[in-house]
Amino acid sequence: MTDQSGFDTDVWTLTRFVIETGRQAKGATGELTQLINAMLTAIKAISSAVRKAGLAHLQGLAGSVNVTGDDVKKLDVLSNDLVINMLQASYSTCCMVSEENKELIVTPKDKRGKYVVCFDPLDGSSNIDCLASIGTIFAIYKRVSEGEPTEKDALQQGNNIVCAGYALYGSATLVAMSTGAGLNFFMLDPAIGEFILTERSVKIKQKGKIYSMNEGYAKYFHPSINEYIKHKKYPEDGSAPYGARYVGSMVSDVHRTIAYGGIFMYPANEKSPKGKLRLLYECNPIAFLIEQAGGLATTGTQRILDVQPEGLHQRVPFVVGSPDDVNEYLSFVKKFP
Ligand SMILES: O=P(O)(O)OC[C@H]1O[C@](O)(COP(=O)(O)O)[C@@H](O)[C@@H]1O
Ligand SMILES: [Mg+2]
Ligand SMILES: [Mg+2]
Ligand SMILES: [Mg+2]
Repeated sequence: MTDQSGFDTDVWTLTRFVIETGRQAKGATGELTQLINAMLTAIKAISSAVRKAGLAHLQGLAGSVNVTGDDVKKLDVLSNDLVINMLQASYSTCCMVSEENKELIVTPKDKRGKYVVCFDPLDGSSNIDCLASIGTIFAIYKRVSEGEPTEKDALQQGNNIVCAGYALYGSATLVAMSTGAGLNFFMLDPAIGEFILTERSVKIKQKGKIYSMNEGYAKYFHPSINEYIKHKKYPEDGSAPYGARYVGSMVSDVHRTIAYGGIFMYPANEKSPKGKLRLLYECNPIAFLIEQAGGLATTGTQRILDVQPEGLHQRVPFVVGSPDDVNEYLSFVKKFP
């Protein structure tokens, strides 16, 4: 009933965690700490907007279509504006890529810093009006250009990620984040408006019991996908069939996969030959985080973080999860070329 836990007077907030981590980084200037704090402010504001969307007439369509053909929702626009404004005001970015902006977003000259951010301001938009969990995803890189920022700054392999994370607006608001030394979970404590460290160095199970994908596209899948799924439903070796879970918000499906183990798949299909998920601001950050947790992330033919991006909104087939599950899927790719 009541919160009997003692009041922690030495609590690890995400800000404290980042300062601590930042100080260990050579040549630390504090700029990455500033950037992450700005992202957290945007995430807290989005969390608040998400939870009052139904009351504040923030649900529904914004009336436009984005560069990848998604119907843009009002919350997509609000979340996008929040992230851009907070990050530019942190004097730590030179440019950004957002799902909701066709072109590279170049930071005004007087506000520029050394980082590049690729982000999905609101992931799982189709779930806003039915109140299913949604999220925000980001990946941070160091700029590679001199002078005027260019698309080259954003078209970096996921191997170059300095920091990545996602926010999950679920029954609680969580941030999962890594700066390359393991995956950590932070929960928002609304009483103090801070993200509190709840799990350090999170590791995914070697093998799970859940598969997660939109089987509505089965008619259009490559045979290797349907053969793999058949094996999960009717295992020939007498093992128990897997459970099926699919929220339709990638952040939610991925977070469950990290927490419980298993596999999440958004493969290519005849209607979307490269799948649906976008490399720069969905697949790369999630692949980075999954690998930090000891999992695997592949297109089916290539490690996600090795893909050399060619376009700001390029899509890739996306399969991530527990190592044994992803490797078993890859064995089906080989068996059914
Ligand atoms: O409805 P589908 O085709 O299964 O697609 C669901 C996928 O689309 C997405 O909603 C795309 O992301 P956005 O909502 O950010 O556009 C993913 O979160 C989710 O995994
Ligand atoms: Mg979208
Ligand atoms: Mg998304
Ligand atoms: Mg989105």
